[in-house]
Parts: sequence; C-alpha cells; structure tokens
Amino acid sequence: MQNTDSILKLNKRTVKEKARINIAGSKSESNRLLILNALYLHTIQIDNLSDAEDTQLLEKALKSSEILIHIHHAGTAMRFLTAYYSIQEGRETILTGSERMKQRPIGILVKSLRELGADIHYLEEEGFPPLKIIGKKLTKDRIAIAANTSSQYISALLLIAPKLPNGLTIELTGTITSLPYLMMTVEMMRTLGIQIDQIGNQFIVHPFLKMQSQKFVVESDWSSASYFYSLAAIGEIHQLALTAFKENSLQGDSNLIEIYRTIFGVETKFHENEIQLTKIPDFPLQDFELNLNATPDIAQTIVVTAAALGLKCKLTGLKTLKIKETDRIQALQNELEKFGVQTKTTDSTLEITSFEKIAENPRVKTYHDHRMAMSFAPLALLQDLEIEEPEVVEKSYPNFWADFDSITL
Ligand SMILES: O=C(O)C1=C[C@@H](OP(=O)(O)O)[C@@H](O)[C@H](O)C1
Ligand SMILES: C=C(OP(=O)(O)O)C(=O)O
Repeated sequence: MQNTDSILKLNKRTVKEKARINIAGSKSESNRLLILNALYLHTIQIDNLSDAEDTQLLEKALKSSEILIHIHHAGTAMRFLTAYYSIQEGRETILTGSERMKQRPIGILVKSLRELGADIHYLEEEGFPPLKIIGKKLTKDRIAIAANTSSQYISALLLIAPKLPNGLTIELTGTITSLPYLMMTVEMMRTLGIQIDQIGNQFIVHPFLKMQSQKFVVESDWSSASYFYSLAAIGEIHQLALTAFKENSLQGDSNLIEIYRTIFGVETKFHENEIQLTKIPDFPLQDFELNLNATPDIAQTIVVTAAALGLKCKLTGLKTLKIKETDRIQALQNELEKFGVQTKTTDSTLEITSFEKIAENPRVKTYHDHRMAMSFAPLALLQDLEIEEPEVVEKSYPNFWADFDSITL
C-alpha cells in the first residue's frame, strides 16, 4: 500500500482466510456518554471510548472554556453541543464547523430549543451553522418536533431533558428517521438511572439532578464492522473475528448480521464478546430491495458489496444521505460509474440498474466522507484502484487502513 499526495493506491489483493481485528468503541455511544458526563460532573467511567476524530473533537469542545468552538465535520457533536450550550447559563458560545457543516441543516433543532426559551442566533445562513448561543435556564417542559430529518436533533433534546427543572416531554411528529439512534439515547439514559416513559410517539423525560458514579462499557462500532462484512461477502473468508460486540446491541447497524446473512451469505457467530464471520459456500445470490431508513450509515457499504457481487438492488429510505458528510446518493452514483456500475437515483432511493465495462485503475473521490473511502476499499479484492484523500477515515475509524492491511494480502 502506498500513499502519495493523498492518493492511496490499492493493488488487487486477496483476503486472509483467517484473521482477527479489534474494532474501537462506538462513536454514537461515546458521544452520548461524553455529553452526559459533562452534564453530570463526570460520574461515568467510560470503557472502550471511541478513538474517532469526531469523538475527540467533542471531548475537546466539552473541556474548552473558549467562546469559539470549531467542530469541523462532526455532525452529531454539532447537534448535541447546540442543545448542551443552550443550557449553560450565562455562557456565550459561537459554534461553527467545516464548510460542509455550514450546509447541514440544524433549523429544526434550533426552532425547538428556541420554543423552550433558548437564545440562539444564526451568524450566517438562517437554518445552518455557525450559531451564537447564549446559555439560559429553560423552564418550559413540552415540545413537538419533526422527526423526519435527523434523529440527532431529538437525541440532543433527550440528552439535556433531565437537566431541565421540570424535565421534558418530547412529541415526535411525522415519519421517524434513524429510529435506532433515538432508542439508543433513550436506552443508555435509562441504564444510567434516568427515568424516561414512552407513550406512543411521546417521550417523557423526568428531571434527574444527580447521577451515581458508575461504569459504562462502550460496545465496538458496528458501522466500522460493516466494511469487514463487505470484505467477507466479496472474498472467501473462512473465519474473521471482530471484537468486542454484544448480541443485544444498542446500535441499529448490528442489523448487518441479518442483512449480510440473508442477502450476501455471510454468517455471524458470537463467541462471548467476539463475532466470527464466515462466507457460506455456494450461497445463492439474488437481486434485492432494502429499506435503510433505520440504518443510513451502512448504505454505502451495502451498495458497494452488491455492486462487487454483480447484484442489482434497489435501496430505499435514503433521504437523510443527502445531508450527511456529502450528498452520499450523488457521491455513490458518481463513483460507482467508474466501476461500470450504472445507477438510477431519486432523493431517497438508489437503484443499481446495469453493469457495464469497468474503467481501468479507477480513482475513487471521497468528498470529505470517511464512509466513501471505507466502503469502496473492499473493491480491491476485484481490481487495482486508487482512493483520494484516504485520511478521511479518521473521522470515525483512524485505524482503518492498518486493519484493512492486516487482513489482506
Ligand atoms: O445519533 C447518532 O449518533 C447518529 C445518528 C444518525 O444520523 P441521522 O439521525 O441524522 O440520520 C447517523 O447517521 C449518525 O452517523 C450518527
Ligand atoms: C453521518 C455521520 O456522522 P455525523 O452526522 O455525526 O457527522 C456518519 O458517521 O456517517
């Protein structure tokens, strides 16, 4: 593997029959714990914290007493901190991010926080970062919020809710997107002792002033694991062990187990806290249709696996992909075309329609999106390729290329 001028050349390779990788802690679980620790005076001892750059940026922001906080590309951190700074009484914060962050909408969250009494101003474009936030005591205890754009807005409100004097009832309106992330927030808060009742589409968070000191072990990151499921599906892996995972995961992306078994013939077996992936020999592959509304972060992995195996597929429920690190629907279409894979897209769907001649040594653009780099890497099992700006992986998985190297030959 060679890295020159931020272009990584991946020569065609095979995957080892047997390998083991320790995947770092979940970015999503870690980010929730960091916010809760800041709200509850560091009573949670966090085990297996994510090493993602996004988590480090959030940790640094929470330690800083500066007015200007730059959160770069970290979307979850941007949304969680908007709610967090809104209740830091008397503190003024300017919260900004990368050029892309300034295009990622935050209006729904800001509107809800303002309805609760928060003092938030847009410094450039209405509805988008950067924000000026003047922390206040928020005394209202009821809010209705549109749940169809990003679950991060709702998680942000849930996380601060037990610190509001009267708690908070959050009513979700419209179709709920990325539901498992929302439930992850609720379940983690309950585990830590916070009472949250659910009645239909309402979450009632009770006030909770002081937390007992306790330990929380973060499960490893299932979205990061997805790239190895893809390698296992494309290559002939006989035993790939990944740690440390649980059968009852809080992460919706653990649905990979079901998706990769039923569609791509990759079997997952648990051995204590380790999963072992095996490719089922002669598995009958078929074209497929799949709704990924609950698990947007594994969409790129799944499309690329399907493309590598020559499967036509229709992925639906992808509306949120357009407002992530890049417009992921467009990015996938552009880059798949270089591999001869033709797609048809709408605002919320992507369909692989045909396979044509593959360009030689295609160069994959990554659009500042870690998941573009990691999802296309397994195509090196089929042909030589190049990845532009491979360092983007640091956003969620800094050790990705070393791990990828360690299981391929
Ligand atoms: O709450 C979280 O940790 C996340 C929620 C999801 O975002 P949306 O709810 O915006 O889809 C997901 O894509 C993101 O990577 C992490
Ligand atoms: C969408 C993602 O992250 P965020 O929204 O936190 O930037 C991601 O990690 O794929």
